[in-house]
Amino acid sequence: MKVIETKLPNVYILEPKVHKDHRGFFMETYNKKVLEDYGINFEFIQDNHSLSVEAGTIRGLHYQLENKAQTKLVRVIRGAIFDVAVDIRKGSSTYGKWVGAILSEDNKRQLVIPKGFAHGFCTLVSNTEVHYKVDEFYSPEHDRGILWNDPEIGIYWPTSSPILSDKDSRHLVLSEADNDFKI
Ligand SMILES: Cc1cn([C@H]2C[C@H](O)[C@@H](COP(=O)(O)OP(=O)(O)O[C@H]3O[C@@H](C)C(=O)[C@@H](O)[C@H]3O)O2)c(=O)[nH]c1=O
Repeated sequence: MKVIETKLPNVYILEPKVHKDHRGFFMETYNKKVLEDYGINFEFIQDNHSLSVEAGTIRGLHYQLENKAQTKLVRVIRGAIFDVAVDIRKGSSTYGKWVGAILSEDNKRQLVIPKGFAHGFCTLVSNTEVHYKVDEFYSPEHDRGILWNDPEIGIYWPTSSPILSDKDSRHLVLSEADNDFKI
C-alpha cells in the first residue's frame, strides 16, 4: 500500500498493491495494521455502496455534525469519480480549501477523508459504483451538506450542470451551513 500525502492535513491518497496473474488480480483494499504503520488509525463500523447511473452525477458535499462525524475511506469498484474533500474546520489554516483526486476501477486509488471535512464526488463515466467505509454510523439528524458549487470553495468540478439529488441542490454555502467543526 502506497500512502500519498495531499495539500490538506490527514487527507491521504492510498494506492493498494495489486497482484496480477493469469486469472486477474488480487489486492487488499483495507488492512488496519498497514495503515496504522503510517499513523492512519480508524475503527470502521459501516460500509456503504452507491451506484450512479449517469456520468456527471455529483453527490455532496456531505458531512455529519461533530459528535457523529465520520472518517471515510472511499474507493471505486466500477467506473471513475473525481473525489473531493473540503476542510470545514473553523480556525483551520486550510479552512474552505479542497483537494480532488481521480479514483477509478483502473487506478484503484482510495481517498481518506478525515472528520471535519466535507466529502463529495462527481462520476466521470456511467454506471459508477463507489464503496466506502466509515467509522461512525449514519445519523440522519446529524447529516448536513454544503452547496456543491459554493463559489468561496471554488471546486473545479468536471461538469457545470450535474445530476443532483433534491437535497443536494438545496444546500447552503459553507459560510451559512450548520457546521460545528472547529480547531
Ligand atoms: C448516507 C446514508 C444514506 N442512507 C439512506 C438515506 C436515503 O434514504 C438514501 C440516500 O441517501 P443520500 O441521498 O444521503 O445518499 P448520498 O447522496 O449518496 O450520500 C452520500 O454521499 C457521499 C458523498 C458521502 O460522503 C456519504 O457519506 C453520503 O453522505 O440512503 C442510509 O440508509 N445510510 C447511510 O449511511
